[in-house]
Amino acid sequence: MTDLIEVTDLARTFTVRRKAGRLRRTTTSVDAVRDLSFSVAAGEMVGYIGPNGAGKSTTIKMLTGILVPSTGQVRVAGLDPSRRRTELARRIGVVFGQRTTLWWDLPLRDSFELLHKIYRTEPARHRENLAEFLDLLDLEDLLDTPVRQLSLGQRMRGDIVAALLHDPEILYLDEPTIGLDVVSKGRLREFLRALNEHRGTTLMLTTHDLQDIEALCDRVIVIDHGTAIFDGSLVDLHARGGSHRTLVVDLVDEAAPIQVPGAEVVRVEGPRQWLSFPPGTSAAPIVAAVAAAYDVADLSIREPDIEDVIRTLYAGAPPV
Ligand SMILES: Nc1ncnc2c1ncn2[C@@H]1O[C@H](COP(=O)(O)OP(=O)(O)OP(=O)(O)O)[C@@H](O)[C@H]1O
Repeated sequence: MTDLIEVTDLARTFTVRRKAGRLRRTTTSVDAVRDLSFSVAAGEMVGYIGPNGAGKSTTIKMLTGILVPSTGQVRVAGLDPSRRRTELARRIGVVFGQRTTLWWDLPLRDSFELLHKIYRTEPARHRENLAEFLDLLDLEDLLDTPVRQLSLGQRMRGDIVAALLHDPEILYLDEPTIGLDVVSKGRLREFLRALNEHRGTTLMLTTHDLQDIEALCDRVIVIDHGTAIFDGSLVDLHARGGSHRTLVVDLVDEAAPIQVPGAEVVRVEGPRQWLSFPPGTSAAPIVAAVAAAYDVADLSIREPDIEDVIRTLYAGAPPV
């Protein structure tokens, strides 16, 4: 597989001037991104996540050519983004959940036609793409509606069509499901999965909704304080987070906290108790010990969810 995105020792510093008293100003510098290296192969679906202010937007802006790096190198589709921005624009699509790239007062149809003119997509290809995406995203009946009258979910689907009409190899999505209801989120994720599968489009997704990541991404890059603290598969992320699994025990009667080797009670609510045990250990002997010593009505095992894992990571894992 070829690398479509290559980032090497990337850094971006901002100089911030602040008022310090009536006349004085101090200058400080913020390392928004530092020592960042990763590459993304064609056809990958990568989640790019991190807490607020971690440097995600700054990275995406450098990848799309909006910002020039302070040091280090970026190549996207073989191009230096900030120097070849116009050329690169034909190869990438960008979707922002929080703002639209469509023309607010124009009907969707006109926005799509304008994009056709801007990108000079071959007319037959444009028609083909438009028909397919409108059908898949169920937008045909809304073509004559001005963008400002669309619901958030409809507008988002319109933005996605707009970002894809020129056949980009890479699609960057910044919080694509923000504010959407569960059904709309599900449909959008399904569409993106199919896009990747059928067209091989490379997806790079920035989101605070970790269910987007679980539904779409095989790989996750976690960034904190401007640098990657994790880069690997979702499975490895769970292992790295070191999150404990939980055995939920419903006793027949309320009892003092259960005492068995290898597990520790972390919560008690009436006859229900939660026992935490470390990753990598088998639940079987713990279940057997509980069942042998207590009257058990029911048992279940809860895997750590990705939120727990990420919380552990943000709380201070050393950089990879
Ligand atoms: N133009 C700018 N001038 C000064 N500082 C900036 C600028 N843009 C970003 N920063 C700072 O750089 C750091 C990284 O910001 P960035 O927007 O990349 O984070 P983020 O991970 O996208 O955050 P969020 O999840 O909140 O969108 C922050 O400390 C931010 O205040």
